[in-house]
Amino acid sequence: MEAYPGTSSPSPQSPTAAASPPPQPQGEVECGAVEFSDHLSPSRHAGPADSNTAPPPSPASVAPMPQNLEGEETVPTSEEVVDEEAAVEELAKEGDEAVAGGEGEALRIFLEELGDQADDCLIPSPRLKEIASPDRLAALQVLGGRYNSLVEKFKLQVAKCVEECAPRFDGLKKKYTVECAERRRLYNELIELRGNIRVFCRCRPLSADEVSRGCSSVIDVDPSQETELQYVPSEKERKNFKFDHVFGPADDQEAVFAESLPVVRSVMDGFNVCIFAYGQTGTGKTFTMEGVPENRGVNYRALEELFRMSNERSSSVAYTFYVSILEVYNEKIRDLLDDNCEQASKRLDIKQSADGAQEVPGLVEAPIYTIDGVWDKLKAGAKNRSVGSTSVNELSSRSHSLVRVTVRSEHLVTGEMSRSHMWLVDLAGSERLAKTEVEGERLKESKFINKSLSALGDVIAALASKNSHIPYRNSKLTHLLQSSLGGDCKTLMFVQISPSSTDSGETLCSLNFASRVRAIEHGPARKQADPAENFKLKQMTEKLCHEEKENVKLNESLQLMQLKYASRENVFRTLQDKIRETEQACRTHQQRVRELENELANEKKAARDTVRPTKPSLAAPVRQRPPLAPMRQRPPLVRISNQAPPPSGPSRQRLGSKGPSVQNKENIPVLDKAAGKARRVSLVPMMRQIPLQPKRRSSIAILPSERERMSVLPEKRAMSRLSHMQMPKTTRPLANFNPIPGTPVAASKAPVDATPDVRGRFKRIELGSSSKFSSPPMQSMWKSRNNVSSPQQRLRLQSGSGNASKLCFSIHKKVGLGSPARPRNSLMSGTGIFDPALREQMMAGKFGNAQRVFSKRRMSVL
Ligand SMILES: Nc1ncnc2c1ncn2[C@@H]1O[C@H](COP(=O)(O)OP(=O)(O)OP(=O)(O)O)[C@@H](O)[C@H]1O
Repeated sequence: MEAYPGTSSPSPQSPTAAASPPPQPQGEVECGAVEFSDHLSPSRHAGPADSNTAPPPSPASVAPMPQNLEGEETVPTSEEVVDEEAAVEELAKEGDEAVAGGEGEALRIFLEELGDQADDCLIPSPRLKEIASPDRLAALQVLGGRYNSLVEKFKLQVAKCVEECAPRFDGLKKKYTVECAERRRLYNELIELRGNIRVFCRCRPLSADEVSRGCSSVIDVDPSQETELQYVPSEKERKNFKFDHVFGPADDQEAVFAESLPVVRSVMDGFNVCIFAYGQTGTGKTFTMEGVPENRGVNYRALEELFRMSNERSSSVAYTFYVSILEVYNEKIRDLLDDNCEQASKRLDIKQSADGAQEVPGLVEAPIYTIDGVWDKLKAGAKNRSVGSTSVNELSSRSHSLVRVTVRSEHLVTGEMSRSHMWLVDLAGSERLAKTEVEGERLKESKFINKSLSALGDVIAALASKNSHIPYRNSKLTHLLQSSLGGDCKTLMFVQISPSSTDSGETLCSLNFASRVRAIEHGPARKQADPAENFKLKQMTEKLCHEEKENVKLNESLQLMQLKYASRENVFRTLQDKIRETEQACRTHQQRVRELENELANEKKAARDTVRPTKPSLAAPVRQRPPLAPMRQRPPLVRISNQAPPPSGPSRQRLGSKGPSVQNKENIPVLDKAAGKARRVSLVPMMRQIPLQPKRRSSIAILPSERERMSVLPEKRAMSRLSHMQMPKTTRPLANFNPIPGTPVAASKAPVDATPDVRGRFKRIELGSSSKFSSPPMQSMWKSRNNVSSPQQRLRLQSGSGNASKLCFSIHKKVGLGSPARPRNSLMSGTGIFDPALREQMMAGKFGNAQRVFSKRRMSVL
């Protein structure tokens, strides 16, 4: 342990300290006595307890390791630690004594200022310079102690932080690694999407036989250049080839499969995948695809990966796998999982399914549940494969072997279903017939092999040149692979080459072919939906098409209806014009009738005037009797009409000029030339013509139907009644008359409305002082008529107020003049109603008659 000078021998000459020890802040009393040492206990220097800071560690845990001469840290033993603690206590004691015997005021003030500072703060006071030499040492010791404790404290905090953050850091690190891998995978997929056919080149090592024969390698593969190889058949000749990846003789099966993994994984995402090995015989196609039990190839590893992924995704997606193994041998398809595949009845053919995919009906689709089951199936298929011995390969494949893995998936959350295929194809080797020295059956096989490989070359060439027609059907092989060689799948081709100089010609051919394949630009791969899903979608599409057709039909009929409607509108407009014209004619006709009536009234008046002077003897009794008020006060008809006022001018002349035509008509008063007066005629039929007009209109299509009108009729009746019965007091009645003297009504001396109540009696209404027949002023009536817009309103007017006026007039006439059956001459001669007895008798019956007539006429009008 290293002791700083002065700590062990505090200055004895410190009068201030001896006389009055400086007030020590709590917990820091001993600071001045602490040596500036690494072994100093920080607990002794701790200031007031700070709840926010970590508890002070024990001296053993916080003290830094002592160092040896070489600067290396040495671990103290437990005995050494005990000794150190004792030494620290001793030093502290000494320090206390030193402070107690302090030398001066400067040190005391310095310590006070230091004590005021926070625990984690260390700012040396400028007063340090003022402290005298022995006290300065003590001050420095105190500072050193504070500094040491702070260092220890921070070290502890850092250690704690590191401890806390370590797991988080590790997690982030792992995540980062996974994300990097994912990013690489996505990048790979992006590349695939840009060009969905990938070509890997694999060069096998020289076989022992080739080495023994002294063959040299014509392939130069640089391990640092993963995508390039050089074909060097001679010193002068050197050709560079580029592929997506190049595997040299040193690359093992694992490395090959690692690069194939992204394509294999795509089948799990619902893409069709095709991996095939192409090359000369004996170059390692079967080795790459099938491998050997101790060094398995792509087929087994791919299925292994599928199972691994299925387990990994089991929480979200349910996968099922099926395997079919078949071969195309001499342009015939054989099911290698069927033990009776040799039978002629087991011949298989290619059919196109509803969704456009190529299917082989009758092909065994074996479900597989474990990876062991996969290996069993692959072995069974390989056992049934046609192999034979050639001069090039002892176990040469004489057929194209195809393993089809069907992956069905159902997403457990979204319910999305898919079905995709992965074809793993080991092609038969291309070979030169002369070189393989085959004959007989082998020769025939070789011809078929070469023919199908040539067809594959044609398909590849057509795809590369983007021909509209791709000759898939030229061979069974290309026909089977149609959906996996087209644009909506991912294709991986292994071009297998031999490095031997003896095979340089075939190697060059294979390399050129592979380069052409690599030049093919596929469109983006498409996810394969489940056929069941496809069927559903198809049905929905058909339904949609059908509905669209219906829609078109409906649209057409709507257009027709619109056309019909337009033509009906035209007809309606024409009919309305006609109605307007007819109305106008009718109005003119009515006007004419009124003129004639006026003339008739004038004629009658003139006739009466002429008759009276000729019978003076009758004048006296007539004067004694009450005058026939209604007769004398009866206004001209024009006043109770709601028609336009007649044109001024001599009506007699017009009547005279139009006499013949008018006389032919019914209800036109005819002048009795012999008597010199007009005969009384009924006006009722003429009035009945007016309500007929709306009936004509009701034949127009847009007016309500007969049933509707019938349903409305009671309302109209009610309205008609209301127009008479509920008329406000301020409104002038459409028709009223003065009561006949002597009747009960006359006693009230008030005008009486012509409308009877429900019992057929006249209803009494206060109508003001008018005592004459009155109708609304002509001008206002005319205006109201012009304001009437609809035929219904006009109908209401005509059948309501107009008819009522006429009806009232008729009643008034009957009441005033007696029964129409009674001859008019009796009145004029003075022997009729001018006789008081007779008149009284008449008055008794007249009112009843009036009631009857009124009811009758009202019914006829309504
Ligand atoms: N990469 C390699 N590493 C070691 N040996 C290999 C490799 N490739 C092929 N071989 C060996 O070469 C021999 C021929 O391989 P393989 O039968 O797979 O060729 P092939 O192309 O399938 O022939 P064929 O077309 O006639 O069927 C085998 O003995 C195989 O073990």
